[in-house]
Amino acid sequence: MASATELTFKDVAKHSTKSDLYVVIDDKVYNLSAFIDEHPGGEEVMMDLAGTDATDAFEDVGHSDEAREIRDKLFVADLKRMPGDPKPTDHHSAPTPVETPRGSNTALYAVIIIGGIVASGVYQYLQGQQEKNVL
Ligand code: HEM
Repeated sequence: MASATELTFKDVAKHSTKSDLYVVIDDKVYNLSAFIDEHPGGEEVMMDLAGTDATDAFEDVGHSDEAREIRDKLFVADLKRMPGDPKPTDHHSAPTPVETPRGSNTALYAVIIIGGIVASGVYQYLQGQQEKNVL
């Protein structure tokens, strides 16, 4: 049995009605019942997530600091993840940089530079030939 300050996903799932509405955000459990009628985003979005992990939805909206302060006041308990529960989504770490294929870029620049040198060499050679022909 989970202690008073720790709830499992199974416990949270039991609170999925408008007057008893828990969600999980960042591994913390919040009771949204008192706020649902005032939510600027409407009650439907909250009802859809009742009793589940709302972290992605909450973060995707880009809630303000004020929204986060309201959320913190609705804190009920920490989430206790059990084996088999989905892994937490981490919204705090910097996004993974998109890997650029450096190797192929360098090769491309090399081809352009070498191509340019060869072309200018050929041009100068031809100019020389032309001058010879004129003389
Ligand atoms: C602890 C839970 C939540 C709190 C305290 C909260 C609070 C707020 C607040 C204060 C706003 C006004 C804009 C802002 O200050 O960012 C807002 C907007 C909004 N919220 Fe939430 N929210 C919560 C959860 C959610 C969830 C789970 C969703 C699901 C998608 C959601 C969807 C939205 C949307 C769509 C808006 C934009 C409304 C608009 O600008 O028309 N919110 N929320």
